[in-house]
Amino acid sequence: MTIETKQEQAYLNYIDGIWSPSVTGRVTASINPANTSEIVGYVQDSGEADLDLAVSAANRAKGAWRKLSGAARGDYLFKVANLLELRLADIAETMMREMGKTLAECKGETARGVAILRYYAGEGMRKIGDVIPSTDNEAMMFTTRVPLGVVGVITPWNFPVAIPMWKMAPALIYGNTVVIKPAIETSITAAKLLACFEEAGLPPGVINMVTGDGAVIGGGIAQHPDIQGITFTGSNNVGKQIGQAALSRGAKYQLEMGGKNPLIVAEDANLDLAVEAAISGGLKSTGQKCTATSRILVQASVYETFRTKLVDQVKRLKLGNGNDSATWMGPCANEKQRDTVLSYIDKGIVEGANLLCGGGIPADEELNNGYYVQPTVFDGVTSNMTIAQEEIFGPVLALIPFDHLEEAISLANDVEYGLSASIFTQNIGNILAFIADMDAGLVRINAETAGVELQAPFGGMKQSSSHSREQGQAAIEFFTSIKTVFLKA
Ligand SMILES: NC(=O)C1=CN([C@@H]2O[C@H](COP(=O)(O)OP(=O)(O)OC[C@H]3O[C@@H](n4cnc5c(N)ncnc54)[C@H](O)[C@@H]3O)[C@@H](O)[C@H]2O)C=CC1
Ligand SMILES: O=C(O)CCC(=O)C(=O)O
Repeated sequence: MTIETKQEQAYLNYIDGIWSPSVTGRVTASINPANTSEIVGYVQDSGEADLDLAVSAANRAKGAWRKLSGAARGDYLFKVANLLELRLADIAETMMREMGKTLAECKGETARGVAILRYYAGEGMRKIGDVIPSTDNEAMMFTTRVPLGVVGVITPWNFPVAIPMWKMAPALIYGNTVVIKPAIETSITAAKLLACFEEAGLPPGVINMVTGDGAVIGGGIAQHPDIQGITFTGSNNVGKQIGQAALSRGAKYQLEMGGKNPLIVAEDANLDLAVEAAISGGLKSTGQKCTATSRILVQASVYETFRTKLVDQVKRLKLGNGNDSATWMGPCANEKQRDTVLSYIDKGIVEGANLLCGGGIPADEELNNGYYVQPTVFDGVTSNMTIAQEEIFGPVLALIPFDHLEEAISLANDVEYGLSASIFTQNIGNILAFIADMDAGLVRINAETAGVELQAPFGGMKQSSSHSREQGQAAIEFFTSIKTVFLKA
């Protein structure tokens, strides 16, 4: 929604150390998806000229920033972490109002942002190269690493603190300057993050934020000749466009996209724990995680017991505004997402899946004003159905029975994605087969499919990513180039 309003009511872009209105003069309302009559605030609906200003600032700042020691850059990140920690309550509340997940989840995610910053602050003191023996015994040969230059960061709305942080913190610690374009839905949360960087005293131009339309500002980042690296999380369609634009001009890119993550429940599993993991992994954050459980493959001998337990518990989940401590699940983050989820539910019914619970907009009057969808479980699902193949990004679970583990792994792999996968079993043979044969970047045993740890590499196989990894020390591979040095007196 584009609304004419006074600039002083709006959150501004952050360019070259200054908070500035867009040259377009336009702003966009950020709406609370739990109560669509509540406007959280306004953000800049920027144009290409704003992006150019931000990229120029980042370009001017990159020389001095890369010359600082890693420890000095780390000191800035420690300061940002402390400020984010101080503001955790306000930032978590803003996140909740912008995208709808529960306050507890928003607080947890903001705390994760603090931990990510501290982790990468420490990276400034760690090794960045190796000594390699030269065939010339009078020479020394070693590798070092250099930053890419200006990095464009394009982020989605589902993790408005964690994803920007796990991209910006490594970009900065390894000596790059940053231009971020957050999802429009969560741009006020992003502005509050940028304020922490500002107050930590980062030099002007080192970090810049331009908010606005995805195609205009995100597309502009992908095509900008002065941006050397682009890191993106979001949909497959957009990711592929960014990859192609970057490739055509020789820029480096990193894409984290969708998932269609399976949870396998073997007959020897602890069924109560598996049900808990299915609900938490599939429905927390209203299923809006790329790591969310979407397909549940259950061994035939325990299928009916598992299904009864699952449906019984899903029916009891409480929907509501994230600010109510009784709420277990909030709304979808925006209208388009709600409509996408509903259209997948319709497809499931039309293609012959059996709706066990949920299936539409809740009737409760107090939920009328938000983008709510009931938590939904289907069975009678076959692998060729749309709801078993495409990423839904909503609170929808599909149950599929299997007879043997081999069949389960084959069904689990029968999608174009390969991000995350889980198995519940006590059998070591099952576990080893799953680790060996599951095509996923993240395999988890007796744990839910969602929930990544910031110190470990994260990324997918097949269509889920550009085959690179984010987070942990793996981040250095994207945010730097290796320079091999041959040195002789
Ligand atoms: N992997 C993940 O974590 C996420 C996956 N998704 C998937 O994407 C679907 C659609 O959600 P959207 O918010 O519409 O995702 P999206 O891919 O359109 O948005 C992600 C980011 O890309 C930007 N963007 C949009 N169009 C662009 C373009 N042409 N060039 C460059 N940047 C662009 C957006 O403004 C946002 O910052 C979801 O239903 C879900 O399946 C969405 C968000 C996160
Ligand atoms: O499961 C998580 O904690 C991370 C999920 C994620 O990266 C995403 O949904 O984009």
